[in-house]
Amino acid sequence: MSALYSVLIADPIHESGRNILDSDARIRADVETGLDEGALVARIGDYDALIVRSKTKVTRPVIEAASRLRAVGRAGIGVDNIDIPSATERGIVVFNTPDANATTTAELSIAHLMSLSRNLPQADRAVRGGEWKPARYSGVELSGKTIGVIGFGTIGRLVAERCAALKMRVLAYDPFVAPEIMSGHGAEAANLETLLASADYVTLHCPLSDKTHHLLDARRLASMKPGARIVNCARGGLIDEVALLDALRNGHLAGAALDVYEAEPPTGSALLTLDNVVFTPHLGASTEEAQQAVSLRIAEDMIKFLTTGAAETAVNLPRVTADQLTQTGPYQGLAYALGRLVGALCEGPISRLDVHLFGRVAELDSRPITAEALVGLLSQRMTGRVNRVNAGHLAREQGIEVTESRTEEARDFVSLVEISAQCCGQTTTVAGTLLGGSHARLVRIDGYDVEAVPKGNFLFTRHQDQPGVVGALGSILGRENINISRMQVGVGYDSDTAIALISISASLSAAAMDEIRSLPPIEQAVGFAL
Ligand SMILES: NC(=O)c1ccc[n+]([C@@H]2O[C@H](COP(=O)([O-])OP(=O)(O)OC[C@H]3O[C@@H](n4cnc5c(N)ncnc54)[C@H](O)[C@@H]3O)[C@@H](O)[C@H]2O)c1
Ligand SMILES: O=C(O)CC[C@@H](O)C(=O)O
Repeated sequence: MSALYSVLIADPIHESGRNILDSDARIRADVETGLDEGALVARIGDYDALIVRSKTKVTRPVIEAASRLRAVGRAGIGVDNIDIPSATERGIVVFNTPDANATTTAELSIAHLMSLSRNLPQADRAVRGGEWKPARYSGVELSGKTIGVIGFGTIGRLVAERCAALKMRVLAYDPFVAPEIMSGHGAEAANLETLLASADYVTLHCPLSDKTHHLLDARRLASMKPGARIVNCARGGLIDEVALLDALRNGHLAGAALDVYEAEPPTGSALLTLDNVVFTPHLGASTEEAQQAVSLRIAEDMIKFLTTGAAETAVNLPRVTADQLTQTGPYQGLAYALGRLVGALCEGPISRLDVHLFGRVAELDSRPITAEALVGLLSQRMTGRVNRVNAGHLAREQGIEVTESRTEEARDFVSLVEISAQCCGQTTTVAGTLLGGSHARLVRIDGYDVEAVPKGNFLFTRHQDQPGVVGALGSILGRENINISRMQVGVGYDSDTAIALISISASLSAAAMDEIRSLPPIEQAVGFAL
């Protein structure tokens, strides 16, 4: 069997993950490391998926050249080497391996804390050079000191627990984490100013983004406690290295331990000339255990994504488990069809889409269902790739506000998915259900009861309820050599407007549609495929 999916592994990963990919007959995995942007642009068009660590930069030009790419898997945590907005716009899911190297990185932070306090690298170099001057490498104790942890996610928490065990006082700053969680890991919540002013050590564990770039700038470094030390095993760009150099040179800070740099490698950096700085070459994730864990995880998750669409650690999608996807799967198909239907019935710009779940379906995770409704709506109106990764972005671009709501009480059906769209001051509402838990049925259009399998070609009309309309439609369809497999006619309870929903064997030509629209009783006629 020839492989269904091609995966490019662009940075070295542990062989365990490669073996998993290689042993899956559905996958063809090519390893090509060290590609620069131009080379990656030239190669990426052949692949469904890309796996990287931190070296390969997945830039906008790479994403734009990636005509069939569906996923970028980051074998690690930080995704700052991937242009996430570009990937999202193109409907490419990005996922990482959030916990797989966290312990290893936390341990390197503790190792740096210790080597910084006890001058281990300097003392090692001295002994190797034949020098024996213990007093020169005298250090400081950690016990009783205060450490400030900036970023209290997976790694920050592991570091905090370890520092608490070393009898340090731990302060934590993270604008998105509650103080109770911090205290649960042995840390006291602090604001950034207090943390910087009172900590003997500051350790960084937040992601690099536009918001955290130069989080420690000259002003914040100057506000640190005199004689404090910094450990950075997160990302180089979090600290302004020029300001750090100044603070270390002028003695305001006693030292720094750095695993990451603004430019890697930090060739020519003046920091390298300072004796009170400890350096490692982005080693945070480099243990056998972490590399194996990261590699296995990315390979397994990539196979799962390519074959089922589940991406539990996606950074540009709501996190949905494979179980949640399975439970909501049939409703997603229904919501997609309803989205396409409403997209066809509304013949102008849509300003709002409301997805309402009634009955049992309201107990499920609504996000994949809403996402598919939006994908259906947009795919009815756009030609490019639309999927649940970029549907939200595309909807925002088109000015469509999306809401979702749920009512656990059943409304006529055990489960009902209802979608309403606001278009040109009017609301169009369609609803559907699942028969036997898996067979999608369209059951309502704007208050008219119908029963149709939402699949194939349709002609929909809204017309004056008077004799002869159905016959006139039938004769145009007959002349076009189009079969009718099913016809639903609905009459309004309190109006003289009726609808017809006709399942047809092929799509109607533009001329035939114009002819139908010109029939005097016809108020609206739309041909579409679901
Ligand atoms: N040196 C290495 O090899 C290595 C290895 C693994 C991870 N990392 C880096 O470590 C970072 C943290 O990893 P993690 O697994 O703990 O990530 P995480 O997502 O679990 O935690 C990051 C935390 O930072 C917080 N945060 C976001 N913005 C903040 C801000 N402005 N100020 C303070 N906190 C903020 C978030 O709320 C979150 O709690 C990663 O983003 C990655 O860049 C480096
Ligand atoms: O790939 C690596 O070795 C580094 C990974 C690390 O920076 C991460 O963010 O997970």
